[in-house]
Amino acid sequence: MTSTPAERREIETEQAYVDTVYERLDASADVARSLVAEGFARGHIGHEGGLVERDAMVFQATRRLTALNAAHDGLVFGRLNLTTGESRYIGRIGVRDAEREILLIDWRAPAAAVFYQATAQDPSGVVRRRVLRCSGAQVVGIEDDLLDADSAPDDMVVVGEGALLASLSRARDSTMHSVVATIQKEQDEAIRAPSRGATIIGGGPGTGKTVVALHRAAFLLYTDRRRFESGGVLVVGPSSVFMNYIERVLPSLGETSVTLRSLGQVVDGITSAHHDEPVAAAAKGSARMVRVLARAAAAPLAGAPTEFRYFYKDDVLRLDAARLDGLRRHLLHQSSRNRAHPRVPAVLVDALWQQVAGERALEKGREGFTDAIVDDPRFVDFVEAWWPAVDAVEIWRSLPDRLAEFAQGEFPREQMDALRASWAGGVPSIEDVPLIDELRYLIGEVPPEHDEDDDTPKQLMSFERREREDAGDRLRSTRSIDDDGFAHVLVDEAQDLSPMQWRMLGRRGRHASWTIVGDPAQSSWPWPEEAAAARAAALDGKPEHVFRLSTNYRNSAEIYDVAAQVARHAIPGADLAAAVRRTGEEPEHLVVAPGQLVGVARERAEKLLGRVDGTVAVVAPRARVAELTAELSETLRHHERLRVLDGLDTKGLEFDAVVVVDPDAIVAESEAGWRTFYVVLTRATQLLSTVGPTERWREVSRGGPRP
Ligand SMILES: Nc1ncnc2c1ncn2[C@@H]1O[C@H](COP(=O)(O)OP(=O)(O)OP(=O)(O)O)[C@@H](O)[C@H]1O
Repeated sequence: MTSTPAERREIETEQAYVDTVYERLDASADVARSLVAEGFARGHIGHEGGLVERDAMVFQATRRLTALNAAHDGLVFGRLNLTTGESRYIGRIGVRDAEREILLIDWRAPAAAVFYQATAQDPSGVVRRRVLRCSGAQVVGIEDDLLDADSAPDDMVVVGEGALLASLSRARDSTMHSVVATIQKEQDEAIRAPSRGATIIGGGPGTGKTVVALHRAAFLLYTDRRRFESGGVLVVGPSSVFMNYIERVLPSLGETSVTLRSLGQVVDGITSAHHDEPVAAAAKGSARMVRVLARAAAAPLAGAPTEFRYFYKDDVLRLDAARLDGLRRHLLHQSSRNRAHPRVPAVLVDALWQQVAGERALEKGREGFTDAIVDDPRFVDFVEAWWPAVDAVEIWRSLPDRLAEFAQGEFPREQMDALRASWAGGVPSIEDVPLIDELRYLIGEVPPEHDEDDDTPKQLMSFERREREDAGDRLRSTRSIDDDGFAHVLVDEAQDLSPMQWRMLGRRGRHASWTIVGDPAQSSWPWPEEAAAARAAALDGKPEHVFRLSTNYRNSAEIYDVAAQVARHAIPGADLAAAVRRTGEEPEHLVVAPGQLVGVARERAEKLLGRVDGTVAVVAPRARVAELTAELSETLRHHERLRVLDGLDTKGLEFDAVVVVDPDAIVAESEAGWRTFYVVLTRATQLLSTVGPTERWREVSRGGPRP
């Protein structure tokens, strides 16, 4: 890029300042490194205090070092010239000189807020706002906004075309980047909102909801580090692809303590990455599942004995099915299944003792009876079989066989069939994770394993045994539910959460503040009212503070025009954002014979790869993803920046160019097909191509009847 002599002179001046800041950063890193070394040396002092001191010292110094390293790239990105003549530099972290004078202000500090808030209409004392573009420690460009021309000194230089546009036109790579240098006013307001209650961030596609939410997490940690670091910040997004996409943003802002989980990973010990078919997914996500699972949690396990006979002295003691059922209800009335587990032997002994009538037995008394029975293998075996400690996953596994018994007509036949079929692989889907979590809370923690010194009878833990035999650790034990609470829960793409997923997150955020980010028009959940009720229950009356973002920074105006046209006709009430960037590239729409579809899609993808420097996606109906992946296998091998995905997996992502394969089939895929299609159309930053054997979607977007 060519630069003017004036710009070059300004760059030189800024470089000198930036160099000074880096020298101080390096000096701080040296101090942190020597503290780590000193800390380790203390470990050799030999007494316990030395080890504790070492741990604390090494921990703090390592953390500081990590933050300093993370802030290295693009450390200094902003400068404010104020009407007072003062100049302030803004950066990823705060840096002071040897005399403790401020060299660089952390972007999250109150003194930096004006960098984002000042406008030409309300300059708030700012004459010039300057964004420094850096490559590593090198200043490579400058973008200025003159906000108060009347107060500018005569020799003030103003260069560049505007930092925001320069940043929006960059090629996309596989990860999201921080936008700390170009956060816009309405975004800054949402980022800096107080942490009380629930902060709701809405807005159309590409308005920066995700990136704003992540900067907000960094802001919260800065303002109340003790609370949020010790309590934990949980960030939840739709898929692992999405989590990989956003995972670098917070570390690049110096924050590494945030827990990032996709919806399939929220429950410790379970990792799920695949969705169920839409019909099963809708049934599993529905609030009706709460009742189904409650019945499953309370029912006797399949194959549990229905009778117990015990011969004691001259008596035959008998617990028949009705009595056992009564005892089961009594135990479950008082606590959850697993919490009741240690009390089971005593309750059974009690019930049996009530039947003892023989003289010899009565002579020995209740204590004699208890001593005799609790170690008797017949009794121990019965207890183990009747009331084993049970893991939630084990109950989840048993559901398809007993679905009719537990569902009791909650679901129509089509959903029942789809539900049963969805268990076929034996591996939990993303939609299963909230069900397993619900069961964990219903049945309680798996009690600790038998301790030799403990005289309660040893219980069968069949699932745990099977688990240990499991080769992989995809399904580690889900036994502990103690550590689920967080201090802040941030939910992205919240419009897609099912009622069951809201319940799962609600359990993690009972005492938390929340940030909830979403756009209802992009929802793939078919019953929004049910989800809204579950969301309200998860928030449990916490006050809501609503922010709306209005500018689409992702799509070219040409691409967003097509998507917005679809939304206007197919998605009532869609919140349409204003796309500001024109590229002169109109999207192309191809209609081809069904037999040519895959070949043409490949050819378009290859063409687009040649036209953009960044990422390209081929988005297809679920049923065709494998076929297209095979067709493009050679191209995929040579181009890491090419991806083949289904519509749902594109949630939250963006690419420089997108080929949409068979749009009408994507629309027909589920009840929320139009909204998924809208998501797909709004993924491209520069070029969009649609290829299909039909074009009904275009007729609808021109105002034709919605099929
Ligand atoms: N202030 C900004 N400066 C530079 N780029 C920005 C800014 N705000 C948003 N962007 C960019 O716009 C794109 C869209 O942002 P983001 O993915 O956060 O939007 P979104 O509202 O979550 O989108 P969607 O709802 O469609 O998933 C990203 O590339 C992001 O970096």
